[in-house]
Amino acid sequence: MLLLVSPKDVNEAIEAIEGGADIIDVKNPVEGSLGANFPWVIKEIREVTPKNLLVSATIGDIPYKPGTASLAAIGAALSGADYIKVGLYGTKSYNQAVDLMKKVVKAVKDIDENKIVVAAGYADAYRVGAVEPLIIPKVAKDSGCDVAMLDTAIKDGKTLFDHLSREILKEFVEETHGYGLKCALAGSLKKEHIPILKEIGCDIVGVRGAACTKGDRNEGRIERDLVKELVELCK
Ligand SMILES: O=C[C@H](O)COP(=O)(O)O
Repeated sequence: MLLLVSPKDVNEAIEAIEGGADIIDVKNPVEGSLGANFPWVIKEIREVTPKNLLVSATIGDIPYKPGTASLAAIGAALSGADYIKVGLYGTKSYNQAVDLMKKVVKAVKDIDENKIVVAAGYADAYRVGAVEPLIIPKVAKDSGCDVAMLDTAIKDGKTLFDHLSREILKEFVEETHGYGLKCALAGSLKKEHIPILKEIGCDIVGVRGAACTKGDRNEGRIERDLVKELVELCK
């Protein structure tokens, strides 16, 4: 299982790299759960990241605006992101989510067909009115994405597992794999969740808080030793 770690600046990215993270996921936590960072930060992080490691960038907790989303996705891709992650926050239905993701996929793959597009839903979508999380694998498949992902929208200490049971998450992973796609799971995950995620067949585990000082995704900073511990558990 690969470990994706979400730094907010270049110094945190270096900690994640030195700690052995597999995917460096540029994020701007002050703009939300999947908050987008600036193009120059993505570029700077790509420059310090070894070529063999993938850089991911989120384009935000996106409203249902396919034009805005496609343009933001191009920005992330041209800034050097290999993975482009879209938070399906303002989409209310399967049709809206597929429509938006299809436009993002077209925009990104027109630039480079090897770029990876991630459709990210929220396990606690019911708290913010976003599209139902269990429909994300089908959204990802029907729109031509490469990865189906879940995170949490509200970072209030509740984890992915507080919203969706292990059995439901296993079905999510299996459905995603059935479509030939990869599955990424996140949401205030802690060390103790990693063995469960491995057991249910998750491909990528995403963390920020667990890799930060005192487990605090906002006030803490990513530390290489915390990343190392998580990497070991993912092996
Ligand atoms: O993509 C993963 C997120 O950065 C997860 O952040 P978190 O572990 O603080 O919920």
